[in-house]
Amino acid sequence: MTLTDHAPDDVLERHFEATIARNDRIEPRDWMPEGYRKTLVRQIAQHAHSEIIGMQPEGNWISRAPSLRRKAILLAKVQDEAGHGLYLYSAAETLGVSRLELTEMLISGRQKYSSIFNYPTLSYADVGTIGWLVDGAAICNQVPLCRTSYGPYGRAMIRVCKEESFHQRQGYELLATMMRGTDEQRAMVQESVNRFWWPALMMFGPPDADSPNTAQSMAWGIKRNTNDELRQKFVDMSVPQAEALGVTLPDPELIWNEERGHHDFGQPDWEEFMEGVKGNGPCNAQRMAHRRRAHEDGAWVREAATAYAAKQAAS
Ligand SMILES: CC(C)(COP(=O)(O)OP(=O)(O)OC[C@H]1O[C@@H](n2cnc3c(N)ncnc32)[C@H](O)[C@@H]1OP(=O)(O)O)[C@@H](O)C(=O)NCCC(=O)NCCSC(=O)Cc1ccccc1
Repeated sequence: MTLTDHAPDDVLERHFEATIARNDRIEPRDWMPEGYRKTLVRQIAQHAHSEIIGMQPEGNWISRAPSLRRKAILLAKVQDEAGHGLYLYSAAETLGVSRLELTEMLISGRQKYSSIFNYPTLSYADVGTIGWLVDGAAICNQVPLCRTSYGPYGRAMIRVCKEESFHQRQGYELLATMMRGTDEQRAMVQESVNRFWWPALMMFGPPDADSPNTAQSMAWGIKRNTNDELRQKFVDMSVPQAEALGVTLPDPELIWNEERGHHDFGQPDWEEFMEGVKGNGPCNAQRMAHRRRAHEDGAWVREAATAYAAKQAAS
């Protein structure tokens, strides 16, 4: 049943609550509380910005990929990330904000992007590690989002997850190839995993006790799991993969807990996380400067497209 905006507020609200309780989707034309809309804009925009800013660390290696095959794979992956950003900006636009507004919020620092992309990519092994751990964490977080309560976001996630899953496998395959190579290559992989393990755990957000948004987002069906639940799932998933690769995860507290049926693990440096979120991470300034420059360089394209659209409308 669809209700129009002419229905009284309490009827609209009850209809919204009932849709959420049935685990059904809220669609763009449905009535929704302002807080629900704002939370979705914040999360979807942050997600879209992460995909676009996330092109930079790996993009750094396109011109230096070790073979034509690796270069073609990396180019395709980075291009996919641009596509994910575009699906997500489109999903956010159904909530009444424009892509230009969101881009301006990003480049003025009013909206965030994932902390993980503030770390540098220092060796080619980082391309594999990002695929394995960063896309791996992204999948853990995003598969439940395919069932998020907001229709356009959930549908965008289905396609994004299929592509992320392919990205994760290509990263794992790259690392497995290097692990079968020379001692130097194996050392490169281990050094890269040492740098990315803790930042990958931070991708799931602060611990539940310090997460101001989780309770309400779960009640609205926007998030389907808490930050700590997904972090645990990621650790449990990664341990056997690390063993199969032959790399050590850099956490002395990491141990299987028979009673819980999960691994116990140490805590990332949450102060380092907060500094990154506030814009003081190792590469924040560089990432933002690059994004601002790209936006300014693209001004002529936006102007030409607007002029062309106006001409078409007039004819
Ligand atoms: C789980 C969470 C990230 C955070 O839960 P929430 O309930 O929203 O927040 P919570 O109350 O727990 O936190 C308190 C505050 O901390 C902020 N904050 C938290 N964590 C982070 C963080 N890690 N980085 C920066 N900020 C973070 C949070 O915004 C909030 O601040 P606010 O209140 O706004 O001032 C959620 O938004 C989500 O699932 N997003 C969708 C997934 C998504 O965005 N994925 C993107 C990466 S994957 C990818 O791009 C694929 C790829 C792979 C390889 C290469 C290229 C691309």
